[in-house]
Amino acid sequence: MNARQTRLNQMPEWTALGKHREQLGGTHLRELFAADPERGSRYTLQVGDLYLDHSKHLVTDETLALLRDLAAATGVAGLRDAMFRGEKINTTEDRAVLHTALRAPRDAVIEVDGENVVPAVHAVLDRMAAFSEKIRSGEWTGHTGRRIRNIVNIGIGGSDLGPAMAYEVLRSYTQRDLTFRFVSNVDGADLHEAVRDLDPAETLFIIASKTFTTIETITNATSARDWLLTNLRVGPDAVAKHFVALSTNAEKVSGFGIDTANMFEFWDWVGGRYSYDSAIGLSLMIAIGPDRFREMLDGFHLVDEHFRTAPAEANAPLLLGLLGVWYGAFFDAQSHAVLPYSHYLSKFTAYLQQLDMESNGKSVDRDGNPVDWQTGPVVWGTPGTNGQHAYYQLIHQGTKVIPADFIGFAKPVPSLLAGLVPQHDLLMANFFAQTQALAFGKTPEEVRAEGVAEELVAHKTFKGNHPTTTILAEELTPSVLGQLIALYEHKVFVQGAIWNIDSFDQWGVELGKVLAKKIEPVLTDGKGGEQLDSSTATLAGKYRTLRGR
Ligand SMILES: O=P(O)(O)OC[C@H]1O[C@H](O)[C@H](O)[C@@H](O)[C@@H]1O
Repeated sequence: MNARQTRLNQMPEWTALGKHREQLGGTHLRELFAADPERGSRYTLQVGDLYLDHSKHLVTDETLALLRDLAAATGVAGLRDAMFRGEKINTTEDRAVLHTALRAPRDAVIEVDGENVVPAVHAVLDRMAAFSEKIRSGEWTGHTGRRIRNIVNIGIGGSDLGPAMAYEVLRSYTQRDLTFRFVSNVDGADLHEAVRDLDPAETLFIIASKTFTTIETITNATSARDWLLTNLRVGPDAVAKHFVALSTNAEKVSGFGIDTANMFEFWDWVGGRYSYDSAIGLSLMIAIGPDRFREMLDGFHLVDEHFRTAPAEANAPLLLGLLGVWYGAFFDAQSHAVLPYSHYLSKFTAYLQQLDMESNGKSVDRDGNPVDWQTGPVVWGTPGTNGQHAYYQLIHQGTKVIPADFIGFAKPVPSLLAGLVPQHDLLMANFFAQTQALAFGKTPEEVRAEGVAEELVAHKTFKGNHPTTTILAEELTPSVLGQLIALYEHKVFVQGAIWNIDSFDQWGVELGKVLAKKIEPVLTDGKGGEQLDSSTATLAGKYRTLRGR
């Protein structure tokens, strides 16, 4: 990668945006809508099944043009093309960034170090499909000959959040006679609660770890193996029928005692947080079946192609990325809310937290220089209607600028209660009402006209002017999930490209891991406490006392 010649905030395109922001001042969305009766239909994009409305953003045609100028000046398209070509754009780890190859069609050619990686991707997908069918049909049996009915995925971070999220999203597509659990936390309570009602003879553990060195996962996997062998009263040869591994590290997998014949491979050019459409998705594939899994991959690919080829004015990930840059830099927005109006998306925002915050939570640029502009926001949110009765107060009337994404669907997922009460229209009426209230608010005059006592007018006034994106699709299908995830992946990419940071490393998680290794013997044996700072040493002592040591 060539070092960028001019720092971001010294580029003329950046300065132009700053001036434009001053001119925009406190212009209200009410004014922008009044000035352009077509705004609500003009500021929209259709990408695959996703309809995006960005009309309720604090932008004009000029803002969008200036933002696109910034994207051009910062070389977003060039970096995008380098990513798709398999160049090593993750410079601090000297790796290609090719999650897009995981959903490329069979006949695509994508080379890393001169080798086409697509055949290997499809070979693993085919093996996953054959294995999934064996579990789904009951052909694969446990050590005692009983059919597998429980699947427990053990992994953390990218080896947990993706499959756990997607399993929830696509729950209505899952095979009902199988039980799925996802264990991540090194707190033994997580595994304990996951297995306490399971019969080990019918349980398959999927150990998901890119590196196969992650202490939480290896610890949980070891406990799971002990639980299985102890409860089945069998020897280690039972492991082969009850444990499979998803990893890039065959040596460590076989060191753990899992036959590499039961390992599903992926590669170092797949980042952990970009991996659930790789072998890491095995639990999901077992749950929804290979055909649905492939539909999901096609959804990813559709948005990959859109991102790669759509012109800047119609490029959805580019637009969403630019809007985030705009609010971070020129409105001092610190956070970004993702508010799905679908219960199935209950883990969606947690998934996006890793995708976005681990990718763009950086404070040095690609050349190691400190940045003096905002990088990735705090991403947060839960399903919308629940949030309305909890934290939406702060979004409506607090002092912070919180851009938000609202995600909703026209058709409900089939329900046992369908047709009894029109619940879905009520859900979606809330969805539309919230973005309307956030954008347009309620003026003091409107409040007074309702006869509200003067001393309460200020309290009942809604300033409005809170920016939102609305993403609407017909139905939450596997393909639509793939489309949504790819949309956010590429949005994060665009922002990292503009901010000139490496969105694909995660050095910030290392220090805590190293320190935990040093602290553990202090807690267990009381040794080495003198090397700790006085706060941590006192806390460790307090812990030991409470623990009765
Ligand atoms: O899949 P693994 O190698 O076990 O890694 C699991 C997770 O832990 C790491 O510490 C990283 O922060 C994550 O990016 C990764 O997804």
